[in-house]
Amino acid sequence: MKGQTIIKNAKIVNEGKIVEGDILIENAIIKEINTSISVKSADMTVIDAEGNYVLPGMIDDQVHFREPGLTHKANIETESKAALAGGITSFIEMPNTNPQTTTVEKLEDKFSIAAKSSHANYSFMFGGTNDNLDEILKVNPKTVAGLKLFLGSSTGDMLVDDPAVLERIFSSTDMVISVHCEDEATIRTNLAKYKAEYGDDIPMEKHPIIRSEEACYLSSSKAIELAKKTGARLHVFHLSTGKETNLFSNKIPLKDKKITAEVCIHHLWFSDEDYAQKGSHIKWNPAVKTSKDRDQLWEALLDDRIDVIATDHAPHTLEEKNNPYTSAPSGGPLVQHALVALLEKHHQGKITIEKIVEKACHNPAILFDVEKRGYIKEGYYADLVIADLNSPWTVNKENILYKCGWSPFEGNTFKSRITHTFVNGQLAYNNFKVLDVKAGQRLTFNR
Ligand SMILES: O=C1C[C@@H](C(=O)O)NC(=O)N1
Repeated sequence: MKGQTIIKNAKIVNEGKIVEGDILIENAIIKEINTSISVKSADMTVIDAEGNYVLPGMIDDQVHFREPGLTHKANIETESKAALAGGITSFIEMPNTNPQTTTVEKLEDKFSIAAKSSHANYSFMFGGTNDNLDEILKVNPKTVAGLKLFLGSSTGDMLVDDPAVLERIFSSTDMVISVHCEDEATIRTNLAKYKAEYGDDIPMEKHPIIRSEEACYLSSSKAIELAKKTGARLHVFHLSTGKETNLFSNKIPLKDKKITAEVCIHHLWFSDEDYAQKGSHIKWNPAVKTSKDRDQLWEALLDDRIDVIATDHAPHTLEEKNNPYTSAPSGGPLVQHALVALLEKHHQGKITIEKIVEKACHNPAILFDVEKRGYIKEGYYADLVIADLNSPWTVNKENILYKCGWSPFEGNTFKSRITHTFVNGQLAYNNFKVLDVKAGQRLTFNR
């Protein structure tokens, strides 16, 4: 769909306001936003959004799309399509692929794969290890979203556990350092205890006790301490405990913060009460914790100690997930259902749509200095999502788009659906159908 498109009669959600009006898209860009824009030529595509909301496309700052090397679980093409169906128009993908994204050459390889196959806009995190400081220093921070460090082990064997190396990395890179925080020694001690009791078939309910609150708090505290000492720009991924939320401030505007935090959909939705029914399908690292933790995460999100909502979309096959505890990998697919899950929380009175847009669209753009995305503004890229808040649908095997073919939300009915997703001005998703336009572009940064 080249040329001009008008979205008419929309409730436009942007920068804390909802305004009724029309949006004119010309090629990739939002040309005009006005109360009423007239259709001047028969060539214009007109979409009537009467009664529906138009949001900026979500920018998901943490996904695992498994390419290269783990493509039996997922690939950039399949998961970027699922992302569009969920209203995510830009993603930042993680380095724990095979090979890992730990050299500049491997990073360039990933950019080439995405250029050929991504349906959504993309960038990557470079991966740090105990011995790749020379490669980290070769990365031009203007060209990539940031640096990812696993300070607790998870899928992909990328633990960075040498304190001297960590201090060197924190002191020497200008990239946003995004960290997975779980204290490895604490996890190992707890795991050994439960293995002695149960062998490999540890009950899933023990996951948040093994990957405990203390493991998270200790690791997050240490990372923050190091960032304060070195002046590094730190972003703590996927907070899962109430205790950690107290490590973050809401007294500074996001653009001036040196230490920021993210929360993920699964930690906002599930609690330890769900392990009995969902088992390994809600096994994530960090673990889903108690309902009290979940409440405290919501509180910190709404009072701005937590800056960003993401998915940590991390698909594994059902066969892998159905293994006993010690060999069932952590992670699950989420990009297709994140926004409708948040809109469900809006229906429940938990969060306003304006706040969803702030945390899932505006703030990732501010935090990573993403150029001309994350807002509905004239001159910005037309990455737009139309959401019908009163059109219930149920997640099932037939409508799941993930390559792994399952979802922790299976059987769940959501009141809202995404009806249209535009990427760079092109209609790329329309009512349960991903269109074959492949309009994704490489994200650029204002740095
Ligand atoms: O940190 C991570 C990694 C992810 C994966 O499977 O890649 N799965 C998780 O649960 N947490």
